[in-house]
Amino acid sequence: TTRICVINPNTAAAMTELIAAAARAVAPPRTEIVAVTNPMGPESIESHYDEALAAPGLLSVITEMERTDPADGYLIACFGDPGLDAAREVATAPVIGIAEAAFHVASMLGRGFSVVTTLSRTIGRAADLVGHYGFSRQCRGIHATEIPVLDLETNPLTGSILTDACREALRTDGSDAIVLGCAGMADLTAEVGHAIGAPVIDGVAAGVGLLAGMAAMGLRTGTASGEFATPRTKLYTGLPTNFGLG
Ligand SMILES: O=C(O)C[C@H]1NC(=O)NC1=O
Repeated sequence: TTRICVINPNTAAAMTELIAAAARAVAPPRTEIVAVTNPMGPESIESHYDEALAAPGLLSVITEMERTDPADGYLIACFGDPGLDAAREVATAPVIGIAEAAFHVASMLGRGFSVVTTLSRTIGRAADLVGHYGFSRQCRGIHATEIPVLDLETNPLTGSILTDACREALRTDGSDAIVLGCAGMADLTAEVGHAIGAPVIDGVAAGVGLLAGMAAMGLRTGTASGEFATPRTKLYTGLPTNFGLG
């Protein structure tokens, strides 16, 4: 059995359930999805501050799993891909962020894609990730719905607001596909896709598909050498006792 650990970097357990359902919907046979909620940090991530405070707990989840029962892949299920590079240093299996995964899949579906996300203040971070992963040519635009992360589930208008924003993004950008800019939108992927008649990619599903494929290819990173090697042993002060490298 392949085990993929899907981590919600915020502390909202209800979002973890939604993320787990999206992951299990696409997991291939004999693939177990282990869904984990961050034990420490913000209830949602929609600022640089939130992202910084989500990383420590996220990393403790990975170091703990590596110590007890290493997974065959790790998915960081938050669109800012918080802590991704640090996670790669402590994981012995591939680690992917949902933005990274969604961009890669979207780039293979046409010439260009658009991103539709939550608050406009997160657009800059998404643009940074587009550049960092090398998709500046394929990403035609990044648009905000102005729905805060935790309101996605409670606002009855989310479905229609998101569908309208995705349809408008395709039209104005001339894109071939849409990337949803929040793990919390995962349950709306099919609805939006049917409404706008274009591929809509949720990074949770994209990440599970990629990690399952990498596991099937036997791709493990081990204790990588160079940039992503295990961090040198040192004293870390003030970390909660359950940290793996402390
Ligand atoms: O960046 C965002 O707005 C979305 C991001 N925040 C969060 O708590 N989970 C996410 O996927």
